[in-house]
Amino acid sequence: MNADADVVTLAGTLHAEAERANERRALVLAGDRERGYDRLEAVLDTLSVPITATTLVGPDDRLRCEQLPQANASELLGTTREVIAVDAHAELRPNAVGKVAGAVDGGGLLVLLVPPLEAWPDRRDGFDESLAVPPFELDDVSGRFRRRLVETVRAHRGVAIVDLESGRIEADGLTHPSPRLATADPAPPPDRRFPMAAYEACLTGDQADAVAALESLSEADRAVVLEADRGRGKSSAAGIAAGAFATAGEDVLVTAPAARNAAELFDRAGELCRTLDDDATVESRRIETSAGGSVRFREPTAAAETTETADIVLVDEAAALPVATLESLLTADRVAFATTIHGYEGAGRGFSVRFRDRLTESDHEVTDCRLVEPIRYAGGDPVEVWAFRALLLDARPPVEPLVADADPDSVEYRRLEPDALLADERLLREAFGLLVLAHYRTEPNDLARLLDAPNLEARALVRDGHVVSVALLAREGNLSPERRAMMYEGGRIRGNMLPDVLTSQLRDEAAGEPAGLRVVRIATHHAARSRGLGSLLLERVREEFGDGADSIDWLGTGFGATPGLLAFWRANGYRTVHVSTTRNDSSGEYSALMLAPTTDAGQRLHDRHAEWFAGRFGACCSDSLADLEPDVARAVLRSVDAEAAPPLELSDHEWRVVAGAAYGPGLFDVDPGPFRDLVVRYLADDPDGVDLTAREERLLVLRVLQARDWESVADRLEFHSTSQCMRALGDAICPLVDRYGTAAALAVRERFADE
Ligand SMILES: CC(=O)SCCNC(=O)CCNC(=O)[C@H](O)C(C)(C)COP(=O)(O)OP(=O)(O)OC[C@H]1O[C@@H](n2cnc3c(N)ncnc32)[C@H](O)[C@@H]1OP(=O)(O)O
Ligand SMILES: Nc1ncnc2c1ncn2[C@@H]1O[C@H](COP(=O)(O)OP(=O)(O)OP(=O)(O)O)[C@@H](O)[C@H]1O
Repeated sequence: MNADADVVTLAGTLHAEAERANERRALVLAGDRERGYDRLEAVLDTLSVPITATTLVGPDDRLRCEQLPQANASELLGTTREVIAVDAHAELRPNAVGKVAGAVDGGGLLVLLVPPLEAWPDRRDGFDESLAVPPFELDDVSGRFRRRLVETVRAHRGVAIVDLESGRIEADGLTHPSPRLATADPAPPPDRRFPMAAYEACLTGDQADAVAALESLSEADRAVVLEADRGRGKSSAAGIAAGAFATAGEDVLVTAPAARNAAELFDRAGELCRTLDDDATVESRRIETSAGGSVRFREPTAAAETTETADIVLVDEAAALPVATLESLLTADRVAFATTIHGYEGAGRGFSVRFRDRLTESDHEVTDCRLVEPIRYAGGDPVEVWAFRALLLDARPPVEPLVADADPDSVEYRRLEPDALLADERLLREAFGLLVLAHYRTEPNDLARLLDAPNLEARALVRDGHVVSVALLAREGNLSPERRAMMYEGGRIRGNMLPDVLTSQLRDEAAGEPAGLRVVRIATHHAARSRGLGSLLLERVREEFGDGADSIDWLGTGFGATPGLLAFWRANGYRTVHVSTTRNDSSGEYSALMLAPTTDAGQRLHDRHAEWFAGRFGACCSDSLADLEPDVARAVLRSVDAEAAPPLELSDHEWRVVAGAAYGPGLFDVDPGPFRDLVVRYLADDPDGVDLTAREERLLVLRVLQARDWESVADRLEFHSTSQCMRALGDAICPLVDRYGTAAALAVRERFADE
C-alpha cells in the first residue's frame, strides 16, 4: 500500500470511530510540509465531510476550504467545525491551538501539520521570535513547550501520529470506546414561563436548567451568568431563551466579540421562533416575530451604547470582551452573560477576576448556572483531555488543605527553573494554576513563555513542596544605545514594558539603560493571603537580584491600579512613576507603573520620573484621568516618593487666594491652579498631623484635581447642596494652609481668625 493510502485509511478509521463515539480524534501529520499537505488533501477528498465544514488554520490559503491565520483563530470561538487543520510549520501559537481545539465537533478531526516530531522542539519558529525579547536573541529561546507538547501528543489516547518521512504510523489514535449509557432527559421546571417547545429543544438536563435560569430575565434588574467549558450548549441555551422572549414580543439584543461567535445562538433562536410562530422572519443576524419581538446582533461597543433600545441583552463569549465593555453592558436592566471557564483560550479571566465583583455590586439580582454535561462532543472526549493537559487549561493551585496553614515561617523560597517545571508536572500545574486563577490575563502563550522565554524567571514560596505564592519576573532594560534611540524615535520593542513607556511616552531616552526586573505577576493562594507571604516573596526576590553578581538597578511593576494593590506595592517599597492614560482592555483599570530602585542608577531613574509624575498628575486628572476613581487617585499619590516630588512653590499672591478661600471670603473657582499644587503635595506627603477624612480627600480629588463641577461633586459625595459642598472644600483646605502656608498665607488666616 502506498503512504497516501495508509494515511487515508487511518483517517477514515479514526473518523468512523470519532463518529460512533461522538468524540473527536486528533491526527498528527509530522514531517515535510508539502508532504503533509498532500496527505491532508487526500484525506479530505475521501472523508465524508463537506468542505464547508472544514477550516485550515495556517498562513496560506492552500485547500479549498475556509482558511484563517493562527492570529485570527478567535473567529472560531463558539463555532462548530467538523475538521480543523492547523499548519504549525511556520509557527505554533499555543493560544490558537486552545481556541481551535474546542471548536471541533463530536465525530470530527483535529489535524496538526507539524515538522518531524524529533526535530520540532529544537527548531525556532515565528512564535519563538515573539519570545526573543531584547537584549536576548532568538537563539536564547528554548523549545521546552514544544518538547512537552510532543510528549503529550505521544502519550494521549485518541491522537494518531503519522511520521511522513518514514511513512510509519506511530500511533493509530483508536480508543475502542464501549457504548455509552443514555443521559437523563431534559425536563422543564414545574412553574415554567417559557413554552414547552423551548424545553423540547434542549439536548441535556443542564441545558434545560440554563434555559430555566434565563426565564428569570422576565423580571427587571436581573442578570444571569451561564458558565461552562466549551461545547456544553450555553450559547444554544441563550438562543432558545432569545427565541422564547422574542415570540413573547420582547426585543432581544445579542452581542459577542464577532457576529460569527453568536451563530449557534441565532440558529437556536431561529429554530424556536419558526416552531412557535409561522410568520416569524428569520435571518442570520436578525429575527422578527409576529408578536412584535425581535432578536438582533450588535457589535459589543454599539450594543453597550444602545442597551436602552432593547428589553433584554444577551452577551455571548463574555470572557473574551474587555471588562469596560462588560461594565457598560450592565446598563441593561435584564442581561445575561455566557462565558467559558476553562479553555478561556487566550481570552483571559477578566470576567471572573475583575468583572464578577462589579456584577455583584450592581443593582441586578444575579442567577448563576453552570453547564457540565458536554453536547458538542461526548464527556471524556480525548482531544479535550489532551488540550487541557497540553495547554494546562485546567491547571489549578494546590487544594486548600495543603497550603491553608502556610505562613512566612513555614515556607521556603524556591527558584522555579524551567527544567524543573518540565520535569515536575505537579509543580508546573500548581504554579501556572495559581497565576491563571489570580490574574485576568494568563493564557496558553504564557505557559510557553514560562518554559522558553529567556527574559523570564519564576520564583515561588512553597509549603512542603506545594506552591503558595508565585511571582513571574521579566528582565528589562540594559538596552544598547541603538535600541534606546530606536524606541525614542517611536520604534517598537518587544517586552521591556517599563523602559518602553518611560522612553517612548515619557520621552526619556536614557530610561532603557539601567537593568531592571519587572514583577510581571504575583499571586498568593487565596487560602493564605494577608499573612505577609506576598511581601516575603518580594523581599526574597529583592535579596536574590538586588545585590548578587546578577545585580539589577531597579525592581518594577505595572498593573491595573486599585487602592488595595497600590497599598500592597507601596508597603513593599515600590513607588509610582506613571499612570497610563487609557484603561487596560482586559482589567478595565488604569495601569500604575512603579519602581523600587536598588542602585544609584536605578534611584536616578526613579527620582526623575517621580518628579515628572508628581508634576503632571494634577493636569492629567482633569484630562485623560478625568474618570479615575478618586480612591485610586488618592492611593496613587500616596505611593509617590514625596522626597522626589517637586517642592510646593506658591507665590504670596497665590497663597492669599488659597488661604482666602479657606479662611475668608475668597473663591476656589477664580484660580484653581495653586489649590491643585497644594492638594498634590498634601496627598503625596501624607503628613502627620493633618487628618482629613476619606470623604474630604475625595472632595479634593473630584473638585480640585479632576475639575468636576460643583453639582456633580455634591451629588456624588451626597452633600445636601452645592453651597454645603463649597464650604466643605474650604474646610478641607484649612488644615493644608495650616501645614504648608507661608507667612503670606498665615497672615490671611490670622486676619480672618480675628474677625
Ligand atoms: C503585577 C501584579 O501582579 S499586580 C496583581 C497582584 N496580584 C493579584 O491581584 C492576584 C490576587 N491577589 C493576590 O494574590 C494577593 O492578594 C497579593 C499577591 C496581591 C498579595 O499577597 P499576600 O500574600 O496577601 O500579601 P501580604 O500578606 O504580604 O500583603 C497583603 C496586604 O496587601 C494589601 N492588599 C493586597 N491586595 C489587596 C486587595 N486586592 N485589596 C485590598 N488590599 C490588598 C493589603 O494591605 C493587605 O493587607 P491586609 O490584608 O492586612 O489588609
Ligand atoms: N439544543 C440544541 N439543539 C441543537 N444543537 C445544539 C443544542 N445545544 C447545543 N447544540 C449543538 O452543540 C454544539 C455546542 O453548543 P453551543 O455552541 O451552544 O455550546 P457552547 O457551550 O456555547 O460552546 P462554545 O463555548 O464553544 O461556544 C453546537 O454545535 C450546537 O449546535
